[in-house]
This record gives sequence, C-alpha cells and structure tokens, in this order.
Amino acid sequence: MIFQFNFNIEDHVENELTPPEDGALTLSPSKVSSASESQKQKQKERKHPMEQSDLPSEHLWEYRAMGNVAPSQDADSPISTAKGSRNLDPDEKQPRLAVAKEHALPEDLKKVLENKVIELLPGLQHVNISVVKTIWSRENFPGENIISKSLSSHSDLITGVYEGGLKIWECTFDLLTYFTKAKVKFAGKKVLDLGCGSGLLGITAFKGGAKEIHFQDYNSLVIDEVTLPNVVANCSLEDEENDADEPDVKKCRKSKVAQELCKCRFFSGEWSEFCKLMLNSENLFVKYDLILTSETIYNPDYYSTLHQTFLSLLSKGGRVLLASKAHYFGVGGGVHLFQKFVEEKDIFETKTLEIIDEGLKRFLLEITFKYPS
Ligand SMILES: C[S@@+](CC[C@H](N)C(=O)[O-])C[C@H]1O[C@@H](n2cnc3c(N)ncnc32)[C@H](O)[C@@H]1O
Repeated sequence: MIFQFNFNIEDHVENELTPPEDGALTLSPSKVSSASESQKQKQKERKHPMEQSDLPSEHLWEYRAMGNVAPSQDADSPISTAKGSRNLDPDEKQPRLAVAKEHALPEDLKKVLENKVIELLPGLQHVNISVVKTIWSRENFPGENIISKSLSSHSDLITGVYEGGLKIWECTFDLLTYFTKAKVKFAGKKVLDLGCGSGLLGITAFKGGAKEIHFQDYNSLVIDEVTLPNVVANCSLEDEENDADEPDVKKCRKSKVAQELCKCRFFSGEWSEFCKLMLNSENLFVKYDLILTSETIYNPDYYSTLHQTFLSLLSKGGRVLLASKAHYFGVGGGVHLFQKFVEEKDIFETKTLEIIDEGLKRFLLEITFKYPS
C-alpha cells in the first residue's frame, strides 16, 4: 500500500481524525458516518457503571477495564496474569504472557517514516496515531490485531492484549514539564522508558544526552509503528541522501545519526518476560540509572510484576520517576494503592515530587532503594 504524507500537522488534528469502521479518515465530528452514529448509540447503551458518574466521558473511555473481552486468538498474543480479567481457556492453567523480544532498527531509516504524518509538540515530534490506527485497522499487523480489538471494544485498555500504548497519556506531559522545571539531568545515564507508548519520555532523555536509552512497550505494533518512528522523527535525517558521491563531511554526519540511534534499543513484551530477556540474554546486564514510567499503575494485578521489574533492573543508586493519575476508575489502581504496595514490600521508598490538581488529580513520584548499599 502506498500512503505517504510529507507534511507536518502543527495542531492536534488527532481528536478530529476519527477512523470509522470502514477505515476512512473523517475530518469533522459533524461528518461522522451514520454507521459511526449507530456505533456511538450502542456505546451509550452499554455504559459502564462508572460512566454514570460526573467524570468527563473521555476519561472514562480510557480506563474501562475490559473484563468481558475475549482473549486474543493470535498465535503470539498474550493473556496476562491479571486475575479474573478474561475468559481463559479452562485447560489453560498457566496463562501465556506476551513474550519479550527486541526490535531492530531498520537499515533504511527513511522507510520508518513512510506513510506517517508527523505532528509537532514543543521541542518534540511524534507520529499522528489516528493515521497509524487507520492503516492498521485495514491491514493485519503480524501477530497482533489490537486496533480492531480496541475499536470494537471501545477501549484504550484490553487487559493482557492491548495495554494502551497507542495514545499519548496525560501524565506523559506532566513528566515532560517536570523534566524542564526540575532540570532533570540525563547526560551519561542509562535510561529505560518503561511502558513507553509514544516514547516521548525516552526521546527527551535521548535528546538530553543519555548514554543509552531502552524503550519497552507491551505491544509489538506500538514499538514498530509509533515508538520507533517517533525516535527516528526526532533524529534529524533531512540531510541524508543515498548518494555514493556525497562529500565526506556529509557521510560523516550520516554515520553520526546512525551512531546516535545506536544508543536506543526497543523491546516489546510483558514486564516479567522483558526482565528475563534482559537478565538472561545480556552477558553482563548493566542496570538502569533512571527508569521513566507514565500511567503504568492503573491495574493492581500488575503491581507485583512492576515492583519486581524495578527491583531487577534499577541500579542501587538509581531512581524511578513515575507519573500517574490519583485513581483509575474502572480498573481500580492508583497512586495510594501503589504506594501502599511498595511500603509493604519495604524495599523502595517513594517521595511525592508534585501533585497536579487540575482536571483528574495526578501525581509525580520518585522511587529509590530504601537501603541503597
Ligand atoms: C496507559 S499506557 C501509557 C503509555 C505511555 N507511558 C503514556 O503515558 O502515554 C500503559 C503502558 O504500560 C505498558 N504496560 C502496562 N502493563 C504492562 C505489563 N503488564 N507488561 C508490559 N507492559 C505493560 C504498556 O506497554 C502501555 O503502553
């Protein structure tokens, strides 16, 4: 399929670009097709009990737990350990987890941005996710059809199948603002963007001179179609030509871009599988100085794995910067529950860096080892 865009969209068109079921882009909400209208009507009829509250509907859409969504039929699609979350096969005693794997950077970096629309944020670029969704709702992404599942279930979270990486969640912006305000230093650090989605946190660390940056997301499609393109989009490639006669200076610049990108590595898979991959396959795994993570504590069933991930992968003197909503309606997680969980384990201590009390209340936490030596 040829679907190339070579322009930037500066405003947030994403809210206006709605991929309806036939996959066509609709630019104005008022022009949404009648099929889409009836879909909305059905959605209204199926309201989750939490939606009867006064909260804005867009927030409720985000957090609805998909307890009744059937597990994926894809060969390598995951079923999480989240208890009571889906219809597990009765014979399936041990739920399957999304196996972790590393995603290589394609040799031809320009291909990564083919058929993507780039949007601008202050100091950052990112691909328009509606366009990605539209393309992959028409085509089959190998092993994952999370877009059609997310569309048909009207949810940004399908436990153990799709964990929400196809949008930029609010707390990412809180952490980005904090980085600037607190002058967070990335230079020379080994950084992990855990549950990265768009990867904007890791990209900021990359731009801030981090020594090595790893990006992890649950879903392969998110890594290949969103995170990786975003990293490439934020690396200036304009001057690159495949011209054998290009002057040496230019060749040197090209290899510099490639060298820079070599600092970034990309992984998909469930957290415990990711830990296994890192700890078993690396000869001598060097732990992270900084783990950045936004909107990853919505599901209390994942707390144990998340805690274990910090324990396995964070260096003794390192810190986690975590951003979260106070509470995730419909899923049950939130800051206080997570802090309580961490306190009970008595390995880490948490410090509140900031409370953002506009709209839905949000927190920025720092997590460090209680006994670093
Ligand atoms: C709500 S999204 C947030 C994405 C991004 N950090 C942001 O703020 O825009 C949660 C992310 O956490 C990751 N995640 C959640 N639970 C996970 C699990 N059990 N194993 C691996 N990744 C998980 C998913 O990859 C997903 O992208």
